[in-house]
Amino acid sequence: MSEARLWNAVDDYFTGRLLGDDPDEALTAALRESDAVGLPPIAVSPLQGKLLHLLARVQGARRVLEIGTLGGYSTIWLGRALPADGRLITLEYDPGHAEVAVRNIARAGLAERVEVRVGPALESLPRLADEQPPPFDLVFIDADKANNPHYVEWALRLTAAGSLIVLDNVVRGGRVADPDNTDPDVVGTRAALDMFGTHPRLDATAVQTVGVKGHDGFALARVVS
Ligand SMILES: C[S@@+](CC[C@H](N)C(=O)[O-])C[C@H]1O[C@@H](n2cnc3c(N)ncnc32)[C@H](O)[C@@H]1O
Repeated sequence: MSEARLWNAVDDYFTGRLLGDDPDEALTAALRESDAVGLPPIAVSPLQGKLLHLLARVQGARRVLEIGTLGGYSTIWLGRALPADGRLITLEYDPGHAEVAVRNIARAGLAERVEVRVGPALESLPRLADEQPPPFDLVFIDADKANNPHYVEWALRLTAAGSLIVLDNVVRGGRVADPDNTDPDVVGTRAALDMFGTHPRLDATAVQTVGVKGHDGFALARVVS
């Protein structure tokens, strides 16, 4: 069996054991609708979505910020972790993606809790900061990787001690550790990881993963002050 087939088989096994055999209608529909209108298949996997959900629950998160919505698949996992009066703001550049996400989020019964803001995140974030929102308990960064250091900077401005920042796709098949790789996405991720490792307000780690999304990984940083 090839490595990729083995990773898929283990993910399928975990998914069956841990997420149940009955497909979750809202999550399944979100992926189906996203696929039907041609969105790229780059949402987090079901097991990764559940990890985000559990992290938000462990955080006792009431306020979540997501950068990079796509069709709202990870948004639904995170939104479901919130209490009824919780709030999730998710930022999406592409109006077409945002339109699909709004429908998927509504189908999941989360329209009251979740707001999709359309536009480049580096324009949405200063506008959001101008509103002086209460600190976000969890920030999930999953958009254009070249801007990752800017997103970490904004996450620091919009969080407080005890908040959690999750940075996705930090491995990319190992390219992050290849010094000859100068792809802007890789360079952006390295810069964000440097901030995670050296910023006095952050305490961080990173985990590489294999599975249906190939060889990749995520980094976690707790805001300590
Ligand atoms: C990897 S996908 C997000 C996947 C989603 N978090 C999930 O797991 O279901 C990245 C998304 O970020 C969006 N994006 C790219 N550049 C962006 C930017 N500058 N501002 C906001 N969103 C951006 C893309 O259009 C795409 O929908």
